[in-house]
Amino acid sequence: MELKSCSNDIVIFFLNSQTDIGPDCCHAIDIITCNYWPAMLTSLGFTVEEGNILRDYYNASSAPSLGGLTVIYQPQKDLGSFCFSSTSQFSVNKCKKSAVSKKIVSVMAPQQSERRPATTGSVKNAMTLTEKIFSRASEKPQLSPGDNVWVNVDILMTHDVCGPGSFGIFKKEFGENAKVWDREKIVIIPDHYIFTSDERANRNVDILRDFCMEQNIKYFYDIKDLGNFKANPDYKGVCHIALAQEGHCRPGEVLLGTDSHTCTAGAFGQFATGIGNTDAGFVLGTGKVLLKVPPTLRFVLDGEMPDYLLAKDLILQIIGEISVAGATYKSMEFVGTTVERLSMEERMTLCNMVVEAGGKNGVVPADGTTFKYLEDKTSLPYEPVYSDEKASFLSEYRFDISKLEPLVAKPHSPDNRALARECKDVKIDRVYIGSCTGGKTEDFLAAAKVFLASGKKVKVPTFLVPATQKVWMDVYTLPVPGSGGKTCSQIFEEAGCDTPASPSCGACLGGPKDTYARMNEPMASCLSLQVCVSTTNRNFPGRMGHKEGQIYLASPYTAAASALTGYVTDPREFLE
Ligand SMILES: CC(C)[C@H](C(=O)O)[C@@H](O)C(=O)O
Repeated sequence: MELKSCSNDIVIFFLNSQTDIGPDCCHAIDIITCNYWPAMLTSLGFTVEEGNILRDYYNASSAPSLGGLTVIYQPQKDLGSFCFSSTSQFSVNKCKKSAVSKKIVSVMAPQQSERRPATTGSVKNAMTLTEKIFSRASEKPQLSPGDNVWVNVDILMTHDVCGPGSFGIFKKEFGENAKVWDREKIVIIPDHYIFTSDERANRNVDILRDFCMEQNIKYFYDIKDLGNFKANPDYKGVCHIALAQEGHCRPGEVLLGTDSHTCTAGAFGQFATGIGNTDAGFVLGTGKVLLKVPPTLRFVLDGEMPDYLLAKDLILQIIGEISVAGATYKSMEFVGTTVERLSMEERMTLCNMVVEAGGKNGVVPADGTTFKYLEDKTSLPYEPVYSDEKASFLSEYRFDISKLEPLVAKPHSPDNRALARECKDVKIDRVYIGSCTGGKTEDFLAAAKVFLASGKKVKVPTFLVPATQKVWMDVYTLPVPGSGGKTCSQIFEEAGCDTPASPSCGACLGGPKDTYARMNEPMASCLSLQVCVSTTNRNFPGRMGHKEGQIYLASPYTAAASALTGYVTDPREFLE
């Protein structure tokens, strides 16, 4: 978070890309409605003035449409560096000005009308895939990057961290007895802080349940028995993976979620992005949101992908190339022969991390792989759209993937790219395989492949957190190719890994102190250090718990190879 300007006695916070706000555990999501922000700001000497929000944004470049104002606060003392809880650390520049409040500008959405068919037949100018989705969802046949349009939302997802805040906004703005715009288009997925005795975390799940009962929400993936997740057949786990597995991701549609990794669903050729609680409250009531059309960057990935690489290496390569701010408020479209050969889960990994480059959304054009995946998941009709041949892209990046080597992102930024082999002297004290980025079925199959090939035991504690209940089942039932029928779970046990844990976001973002595999203390194997190789998406200070923890982001191949040696390790040591 950066104090950007101090003029006219008004203090304006612009919430910039992940570079500025990355170390925070919740990004720029709705700084006033998120439970912990007001308290944190108050402790800094601000008077939090409710009603002063015009709108919350993920980053500054998305703000100008409504006057550029994100949030206004009155500072009562100088601001210096400060530390916010054990999971965040960032600084705020100093500002001494006193402040006055600014009038609220109310923004009304136009009346909702029937969805119209695609406009792709009648367009005058060529458009990108993302522009076409905006065009259809806004019922405007022609639009360009930078236009602000009211978009009809197909699916709104929220979870235990942001649901309660979003419901609060909804009730405040639409009334205590208001009904949501469409009970079948709202998907509510407890997944973040589930297996914990933290009362506030538990209460959040109760709030989700109460709201879903009251509103008769069709898709609520509830958990009541925390002692045994299998006793909760409705419970899924990590929202982004559950959305795909339960058939909520469909080409050509608009999917919003109160989570920055909602961009994962772009793998289905749809527009998917994270929004704040204020926007979500508004969507709950209207089914609409005001969005600026992003310009598109095109990433052409060509070449045969070597069999020691995974999609995680591809996205680490791209973020390393363009930096954590390189795609701020841009759409990232992935094409090329390498992408065409990726499975749906691998495409999800690719799109999942676009937000780590500041991307508004990531998208892979739908094809036979997409349609096949969807066959048994949805019966709803969908209409894929594709970039026109003459569409204009802000930039095009080309990569020859056949030459790429296994990568890691070193602490403390996802763009701190290095070759895995360059880090071979980095001693580690644990490995974590899990999350929306690296806790899918294929991620565990990949890790099992390395353990199987080595025939050895892990040298450091190795934590496995399946993303969803379905992934957990796969880990226990699917035979690993080339293993003579062994399951991942058997191979993990033989290799000495920890038993796969209950599905959830787990320690990817730290969580309450009793979260499984959270980085609380150094492990016995490496007493003075806390160094983790992780298949997750963020390695900011404190991200997985302890603020001194060092996180190396890596593919499941690299994570498994590192577990076997106790050092950051190139998986070719075991796979070739
Ligand atoms: C808690 C949630 C708001 C957050 C996000 O939006 O990304 C989390 O999922 C994360 O990965 O940091």
